[in-house]
Amino acid sequence: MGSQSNHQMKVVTGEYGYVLEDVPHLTDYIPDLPTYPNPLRSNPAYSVVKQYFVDMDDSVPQKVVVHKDTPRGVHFRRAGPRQKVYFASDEVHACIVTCGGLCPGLNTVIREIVHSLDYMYGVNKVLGIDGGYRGFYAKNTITLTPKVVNDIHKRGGTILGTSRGGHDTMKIVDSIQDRGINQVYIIGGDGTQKGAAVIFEEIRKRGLKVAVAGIPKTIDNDIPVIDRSFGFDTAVEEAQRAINAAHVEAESAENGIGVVKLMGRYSGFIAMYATLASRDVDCCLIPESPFYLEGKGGLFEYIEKTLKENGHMVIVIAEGAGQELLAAKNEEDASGNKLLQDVGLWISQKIKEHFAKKNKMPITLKYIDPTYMIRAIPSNGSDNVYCTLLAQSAVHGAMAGFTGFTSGLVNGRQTYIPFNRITEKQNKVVITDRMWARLLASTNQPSFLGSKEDGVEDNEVEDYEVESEDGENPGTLFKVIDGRMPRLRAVNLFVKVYIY
Ligand SMILES: Nc1ncnc2c1ncn2[C@@H]1O[C@H](COP(=O)(O)OP(=O)(O)O)[C@@H](O)[C@H]1O
Ligand SMILES: O=P(O)(O)OC[C@H]1O[C@](O)(COP(=O)(O)O)[C@@H](O)[C@@H]1O
Ligand SMILES: [Mg+2]
Repeated sequence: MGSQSNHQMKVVTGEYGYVLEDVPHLTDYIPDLPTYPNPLRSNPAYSVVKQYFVDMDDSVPQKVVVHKDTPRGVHFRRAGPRQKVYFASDEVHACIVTCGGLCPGLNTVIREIVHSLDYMYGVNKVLGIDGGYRGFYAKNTITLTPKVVNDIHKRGGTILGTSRGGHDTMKIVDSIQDRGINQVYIIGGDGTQKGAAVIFEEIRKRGLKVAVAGIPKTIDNDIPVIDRSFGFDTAVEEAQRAINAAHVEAESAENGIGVVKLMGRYSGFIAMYATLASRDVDCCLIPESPFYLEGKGGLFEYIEKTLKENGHMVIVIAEGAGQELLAAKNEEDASGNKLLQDVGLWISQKIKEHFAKKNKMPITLKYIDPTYMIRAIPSNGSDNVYCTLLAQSAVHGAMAGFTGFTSGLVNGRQTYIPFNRITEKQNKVVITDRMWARLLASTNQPSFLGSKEDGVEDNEVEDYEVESEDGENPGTLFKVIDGRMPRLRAVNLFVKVYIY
């Protein structure tokens, strides 16, 4: 086995192409740390479980679809309790911070970190940082005990408050050092995890015995590597209520159109899954699949056809869809995220104008924007369990001396993932994957891959098989015209094309 470290990446290689993308450990930069037996060994609830402790060599493969000759590929360290811990219970002084936008399940994660630290490891010094990263240096802290957090999972939002911007690495690490904090639990999305990575680097530079653990939060499901993010399931479920309302409204009017906007800044997962779940949706528009309004194969043509055939229709649009068609706002939020135009209002207006023109057909359009209502609810049962596992994994990891990691579910197993794998790119719907093909098949909407201006006719199209960027899910049908790839505009695709 070979081993190599480049600040954030510890790569271990083995036979048959085995690669472990390991996470840092406190002993990487502080040698000779004392260890202690894991207190779980004498915990009555766990002592009955045989092999409860995770073997040091356990790892989880990133890809589970393999071929006969495929190398074993990238693995992540399996999460869970270790026999030895690197903190004595009364030595631990932990803190928890929540950053970025709200997401169902934040309070469950906070609750479960506090409960796991106390009930599993006997740790009772836990601080809540008020209002995101800036709370480290600009606000008072909140004392968190199992009693204080006992019922919070039934509430939406975060009891700690959250914010965007305000990430001042030096001030944050000074505050951690001054307060004697030695375990930092950071709950947040892609921006937050980037912030956690630089906090970790500074802590390592200063040689502090402080474990930094991230818990990935994103309602948009835009974090790569992990199976899905907590709160996503809840969001898809809650979106059904808005879609049902839009459907009822549309069905009850002559040529009724219901438009529902859902969250999804750069990734259209909520819109895609909510559409697939509902079956009442006739068209789903997401940022990854550019669309156009006018002409052959365009949205207006499809709306006209659907209204003629069914008398009503429902359109689901992700907030980041079609932004290239709207006048750019060129404004950013405090974290540097681009502020979006309200595409739901815009598209509703455009549809109304189109059908008012030339007395085409009278329509009744109702626009529903449930985005913040969805984000603010408590998590559902399945997300609650998921949040619990993520929180417990993070605590087990920090107690075992791991640091600079995000806890995440990979192929159904809890793992520790190095920060840079979480922050290097965003998870997006791959429109050449089978899932998007399923959606197109279920709504029957146009793919918007060709346009009238291209002079493309349906009968010029041949079918090819494509493979997505990560090499998974080959087999999606993709259309190529006259040996040319269709115009994909802003889509960033890496496709291999195979001829049948
Ligand atoms: N590249 C970065 N480096 C350091 N901190 C960052 C970075 N990007 C975002 N942050 C900080 O992370 C926090 C949350 O980021 P934001 O993008 O608003 O939400 P999310 O984490 O949900 O994506 C903010 O306090 C922001 O200042
Ligand atoms: O209005 P806000 O609070 O800035 O949040 C809007 C954004 O937050 C989100 O809900 C979540 O984004 P983050 O996870 O990056 O915070 C996006 O879907 C949405 O664009
Ligand atoms: Mg984000």
